[in-house]
Amino acid sequence: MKHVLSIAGTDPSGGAGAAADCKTICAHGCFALNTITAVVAQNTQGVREYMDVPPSLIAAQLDAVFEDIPVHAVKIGMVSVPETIRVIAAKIAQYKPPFTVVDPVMVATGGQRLLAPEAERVLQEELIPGATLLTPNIPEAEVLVRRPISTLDDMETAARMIAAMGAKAVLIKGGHRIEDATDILYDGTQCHYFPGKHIESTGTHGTGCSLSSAVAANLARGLSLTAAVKEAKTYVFRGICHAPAIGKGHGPIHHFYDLYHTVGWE
Ligand SMILES: Nc1ncnc2c1ncn2[C@@H]1O[C@H](COP(=O)(O)OP(=O)(O)OP(=O)(O)O)[C@@H](O)[C@H]1O
Ligand SMILES: Cc1ncc(COP(=O)(O)O)c(N)n1
Repeated sequence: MKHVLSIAGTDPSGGAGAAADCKTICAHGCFALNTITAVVAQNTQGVREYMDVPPSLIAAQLDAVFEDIPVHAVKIGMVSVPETIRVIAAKIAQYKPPFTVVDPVMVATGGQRLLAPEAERVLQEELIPGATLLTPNIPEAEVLVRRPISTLDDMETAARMIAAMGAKAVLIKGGHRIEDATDILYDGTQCHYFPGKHIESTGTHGTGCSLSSAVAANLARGLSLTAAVKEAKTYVFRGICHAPAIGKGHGPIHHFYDLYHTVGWE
């Protein structure tokens, strides 16, 4: 069994962050490991407040995992402040997991910032270089490239610009488009399109967290980057289609716990 480590903030309502990551990783037949970066009071209606875990405690969590268990892939989500980013970057450089998928979480669905403005540059300089895959949504990609993105051509250009910042590959997610939900992957050589129908739904809380965790699990399982992304997108699409009506706001997607048994994944 492959072991996939989620480095993320919490969501007590179970839709995003570490909870979404764990559910996704388990549904892919992998063993889920955790390191918490921030304790977040949030639900389907939004983020109320949060407290960052001290960097020394993030380092201690990472040491505890890496010194004990082989880690086959890492997914990094909410990192909020420069000190959090620096300690994670240092530990990734120290332990060198085979795959690192970075979801540059900046703003929650409800509009609350989860990344301090002063942390944007540090994320760009310290976490993007060396990432196997960076998975910004359109607003996050706009912040990184400092220009508006409205067409598929703009998404392609942005993906190439972000790759030039040091990520081996970049997936720009199209969930914020209304025309369709096409995602574009730049693998360092060429762009691949992952077309998708836009579903009108409130069950989209944690789609980005689930997508990046699914890609990390798929890479750990031995899939190629394009196959890992394709399967992950299908997983999230189906999760939105079958989203349970939980909570009064943007509810979680469905997680397919029987997937491993159904398709007989290793
Ligand atoms: N309404 C939707 N219909 C179809 N696919 C969607 C929809 N919303 C998101 N997706 C898909 O879900 C994945 C995550 O994309 P999205 O752009 O929502 O990321 P995100 O904004 O980082 O997610 P999060 O809500 O966790 O912040 C992508 O593959 C995207 O195409
Ligand atoms: C801990 C944590 N990580 C990520 C998100 C982004 O997810 P969303 O945009 O769906 O709110 C979140 N709300 N909370």
